[in-house]
Amino acid sequence: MPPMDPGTKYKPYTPVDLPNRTWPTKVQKSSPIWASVDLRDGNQALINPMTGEQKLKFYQKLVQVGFKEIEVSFPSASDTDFGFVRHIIENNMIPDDVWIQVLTPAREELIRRTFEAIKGAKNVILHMYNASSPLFRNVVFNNSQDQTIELAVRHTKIVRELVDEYSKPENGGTNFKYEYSPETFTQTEMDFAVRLCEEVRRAWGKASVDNRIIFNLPATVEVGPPNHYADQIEWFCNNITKREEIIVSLHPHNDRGCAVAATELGLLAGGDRVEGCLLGNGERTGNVDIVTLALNLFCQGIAPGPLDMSDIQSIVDVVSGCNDIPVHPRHPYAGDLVFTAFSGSHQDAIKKGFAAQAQRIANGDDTWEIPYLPIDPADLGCTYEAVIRVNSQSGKGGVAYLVAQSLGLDLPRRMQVAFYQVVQEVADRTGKEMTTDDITRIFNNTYHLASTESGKNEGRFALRSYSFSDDVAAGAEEEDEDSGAANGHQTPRYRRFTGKVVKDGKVYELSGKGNGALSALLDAVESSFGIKANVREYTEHAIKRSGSSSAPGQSVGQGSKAQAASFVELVNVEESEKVGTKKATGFWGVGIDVDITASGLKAVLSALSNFDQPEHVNGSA
Ligand SMILES: CC(=O)SCCNC(=O)CCNC(=O)[C@H](O)C(C)(C)COP(=O)(O)OP(=O)(O)OC[C@H]1O[C@@H](n2cnc3c(N)ncnc32)[C@H](O)[C@@H]1OP(=O)(O)O
Ligand SMILES: CC(C)C(=O)C(=O)O
Repeated sequence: MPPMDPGTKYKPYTPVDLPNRTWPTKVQKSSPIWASVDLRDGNQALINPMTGEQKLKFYQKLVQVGFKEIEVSFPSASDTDFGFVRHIIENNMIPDDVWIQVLTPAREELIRRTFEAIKGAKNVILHMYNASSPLFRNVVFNNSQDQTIELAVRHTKIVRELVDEYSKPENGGTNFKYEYSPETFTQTEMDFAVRLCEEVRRAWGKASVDNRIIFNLPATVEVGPPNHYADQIEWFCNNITKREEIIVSLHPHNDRGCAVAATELGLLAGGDRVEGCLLGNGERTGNVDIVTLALNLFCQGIAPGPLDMSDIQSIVDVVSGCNDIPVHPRHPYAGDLVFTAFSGSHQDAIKKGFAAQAQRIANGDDTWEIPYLPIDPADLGCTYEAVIRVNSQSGKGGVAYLVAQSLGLDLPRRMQVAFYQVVQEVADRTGKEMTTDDITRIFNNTYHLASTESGKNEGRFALRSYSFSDDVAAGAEEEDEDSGAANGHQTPRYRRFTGKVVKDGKVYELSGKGNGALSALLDAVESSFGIKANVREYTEHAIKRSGSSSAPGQSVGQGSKAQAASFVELVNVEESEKVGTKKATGFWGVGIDVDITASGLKAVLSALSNFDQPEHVNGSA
């Protein structure tokens, strides 16, 4: 196959001569005026345009999200569109501070029909368009530049007359703003676009600083890079007169996939207002996505004006339900996977980031700085549950994170490695994601944790009862049934463990002594079963119960019901003697109990259940 060669088929864009462009060094400091065109540009691009009911649901969501300018319809297009506008007006469904916007072509009968639709509304943006580029002038309208201006001017005057009429109290007393779009602006000669708008403004004759005319400059089809759009906007702003009487509105489409970038640069270049759709629905590749724009601002520390995206899922539900178009799982901010890391190094960094964040918050600094997460999912009403998900690409950090989230356990580092190998084996074998439930189940099975009361998930070894006494001198034993309480009067040399331990389903009475509780139990195990094990690592902590909605690591279990978790790593004494304790194979166990001593003993027996050594039984059942 020959390499793709466009030859002379496609024309490149014409750069704007703007040597002193200022937008590249500017920084966006405030929110633009937002206008939703979901119910018009979005709607006209759907396979099945929205029903009246769907439009209403969508409209209510737009109002709830905070839009103050909503293009509700192309009223002359259909009875549904016309009827929808009448419905929201007649049922007082337009808040006083919301401007409904209606679109009409520059055709008299359609303009008149549009005015009939808005009669009685409090605030209306009347939006008229006609295409201005050479392609449209030549192919669609068969118009010269002057004829294109004449068309716009003549119909603007019709709009003005009707505005005068419908502003009268007896005809509804509507407040009007006029919006004019030179459709295909980005493909129009720049000087002609400015001339056209100047003439439209003159024909309108009502623009003032207090009631600015809106010039909406659409990238009807995105045919150039974002910097080109920015240059066009800056050039327009520099060359149009009476700039203070104009709202420069941006209306980018996404054919090259750069609509968000083009809008952001267009705002730096002088744009005051943005028209777009929630989640980027719209003709072909869509209109610019206002969710992404608003949240891009938000996570630069700039409030996105009146828009509130703090319940992103409800936006996704309404938009995808009414448009009947799913939201891509990787859609910025809104997709199912956008807060999720599967890969090990990402998970490790996120886990460390959450720990550092908890520390920062404790020190009174709430700056959000978590690796790989540009925004706090909680700010969008999401939980942290999906942040780390495990599959065969994951590492110990991610697995440990999920164990911490679901069970409140902070696994010691080397235990993380050991348990990760167990999970990785299953993930590799099945080729599937390991859910939190899967990992919790594997953890409970591996360390024999769940349902110990019923004995259901017990390992080979389990604790039934125990007591400790202190051996003050060889042969002189004072029983202290108060489970390990220190004698207080004499310095003990040993602690003696006495208790009932289950091994392979049978209960044995065991006794042994050691420097501490764990070594006393191990001594008892050795004398009863011949298993020689030493503790290589022991850690314990109060159990954290974060809950899925609070940031990981932020709340710690407290109070009388707090439990202790103990983690024990045992090594085989004989192997240690041969290869050294450091190199010997480790066997991990976990114990959980309200009593710290009991949790340690349980952890030893949990580890012994995984222990790999020939054994014999000396004890009596
Ligand atoms: C870029 C945009 O998104 S613009 C918005 C586009 N949205 C829509 O078109 C959705 C709603 N549209 C409709 O329901 C219909 O197209 C209507 C009701 C507006 C018009 O329908 P029809 O009268 O059947 O005309 P139709 O759409 O086939 O043709 C367009 C005609 O309008 C002319 N026209 C197109 N745009 C405009 C305009 N902005 N101003 C004036 N005339 C226009 C065309 O040149 C063509 O004229 P011709 O018949 O003399 O060749
Ligand atoms: C009507 C205009 C603004 C339009 O939708 C476009 O050019 O994309």
